[in-house]
Amino acid sequence: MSAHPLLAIESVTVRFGGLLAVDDVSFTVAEGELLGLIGPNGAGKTTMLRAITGVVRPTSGQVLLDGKRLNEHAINERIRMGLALSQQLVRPLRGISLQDNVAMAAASSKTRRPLGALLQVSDAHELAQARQELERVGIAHLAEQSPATQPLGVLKRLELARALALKPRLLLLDEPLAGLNSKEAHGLADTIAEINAQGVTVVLIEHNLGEVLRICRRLVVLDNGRKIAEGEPQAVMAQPVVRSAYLGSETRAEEEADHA
Ligand SMILES: Nc1ncnc2c1ncn2[C@@H]1O[C@H](COP(=O)(O)OP(=O)(O)OP(=O)(O)O)[C@@H](O)[C@H]1O
Repeated sequence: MSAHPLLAIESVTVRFGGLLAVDDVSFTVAEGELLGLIGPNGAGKTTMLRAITGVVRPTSGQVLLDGKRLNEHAINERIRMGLALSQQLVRPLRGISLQDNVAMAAASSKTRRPLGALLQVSDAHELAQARQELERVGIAHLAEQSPATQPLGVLKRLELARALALKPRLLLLDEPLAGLNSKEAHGLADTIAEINAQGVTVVLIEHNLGEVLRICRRLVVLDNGRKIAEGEPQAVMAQPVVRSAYLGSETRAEEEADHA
């Protein structure tokens, strides 16, 4: 095992004009972990994830993957180094099958040219890998179907299979359970835990705290851009600073509703 944590966030700050979206945040993720990154709305979670993938550039601080500084690397280079991001919005290509969507993701990790990836879809190796990833996320029986006819629960699993097709060392999940009913959310959370148990390190942003507490071994909590707590889930949720961050956001939401 490497001497470095798989991911190290060191004093990362992200400013958007006058707004401090992420304020001097540091934490590490060890190889094999399933870490929950939580916090109320606007806490800076998605911005933190985007700073890791390279979609936004930190104003200061650094992001290290296995000890290598990522700041100067473009997004596609970071993917080749082992990062994959699965986003809240699911946007598969609707004109091709689920399996081809995953095969295209597998092909895209090997080329800088998205059109080249399209042409490579028929590669037998990538199609076989796509089938395996669909099996891993429990939708192999739908491999030949079009995404256009599938419910959100299936599309979320497809999105996960596409991220896995990049063979990531670190999988970043941004609200994978959003929009699912409780049974679907429970099932997808189980799948995420299984993928982690198979050796993929996961950082999970999620508002469904019940599922987060069920599957994560460690939490990092952000509020107003700052890290306010970190550690074992039950102990973290018992901290007054965490409770008041969540209660404060509920109170704000109620006030907004009252004024609406
Ligand atoms: N591209 C951007 N330009 C300007 N401000 C931004 C941008 N992206 C995010 N912000 C602001 O940064 C702050 C943190 O937003 P972010 O989306 O990271 O929070 P979050 O914790 O992911 O919230 P949520 O749980 O609601 O998705 C918010 O005040 C948001 O409005």
